[in-house]
Amino acid sequence: MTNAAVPRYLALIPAAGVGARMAAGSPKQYLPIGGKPMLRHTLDAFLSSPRIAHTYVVVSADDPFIDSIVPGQGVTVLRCGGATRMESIRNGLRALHGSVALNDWVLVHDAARPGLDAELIERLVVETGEHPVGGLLALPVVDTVKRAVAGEVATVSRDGLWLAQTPQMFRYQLLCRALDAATDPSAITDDASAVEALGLAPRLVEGHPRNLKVTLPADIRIAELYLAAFSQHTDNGQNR
Ligand SMILES: Nc1ccn([C@@H]2O[C@H](COP(=O)(O)OP(=O)(O)OP(=O)(O)O)[C@@H](O)[C@H]2O)c(=O)n1
Ligand SMILES: C[C@](O)(CO)[C@H](O)COP(=O)(O)O
Repeated sequence: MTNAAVPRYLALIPAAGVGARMAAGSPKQYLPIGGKPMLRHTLDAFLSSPRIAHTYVVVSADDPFIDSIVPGQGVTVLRCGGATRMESIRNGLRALHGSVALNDWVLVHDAARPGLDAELIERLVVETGEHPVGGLLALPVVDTVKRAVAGEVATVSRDGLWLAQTPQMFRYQLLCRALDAATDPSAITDDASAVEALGLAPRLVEGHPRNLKVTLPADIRIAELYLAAFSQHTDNGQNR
């Protein structure tokens, strides 16, 4: 594998989860949001971005849903989901070995975050720029933070605290190195933490509350309200 003269921006969507916390009886990434499967919102966000050269979606080997929602072009399905989010991403990256450049940017984005749009993708790409490590969307903490342990409650300073979102974008080679170096996949809950474990500091780029992760049942309606409020077109089809 080699470096590209002009690195591409590639999307990698982990979509092999079971949605246990959603307790919907089927994987949450296929539940309807605003009349369209959640994962299709996420795929459409990347398909609508002129930056993204190609989108890869990682699903479980026996996923029975993906073929009915994946669009005809621009998306490749990788049936190599793993036991954890991190393993699904690591398997997906390994499946791309030989077909991407070492310095291609990989934007890893949760299928469970349907509120992403081309504007947030552009913000991440532009503000991360040529950062030597990479970057991720995140939101600064605005509430008071409590830690509750063994019946004790204590306030934790929120100074400098951010809530990580996705996409999280890193060069293909660095992301592979970081995930391969991870000794406990279950401890790596986002891609940036694997990179940080190498002693590197990614750029934090302000995201948006609409880019929430749909995790619990109440999040479905919240995501629908955000999507309706921030849709790309008004009733007369004009962009806002
Ligand atoms: N083994 C896994 C676990 C999660 N994911 C993906 O990682 C994203 C974020 O994970 P999460 O919100 O935790 O989804 P689930 O693991 O499905 O949810 P739960 O933890 O409630 O089971 C989701 O798009 C999910 O499909 C994945 O690709 N492979
Ligand atoms: C990657 C992530 O969305 C960043 O906040 C989050 O860590 C995913 O956690 P999950 O438990 O896999 O949903």
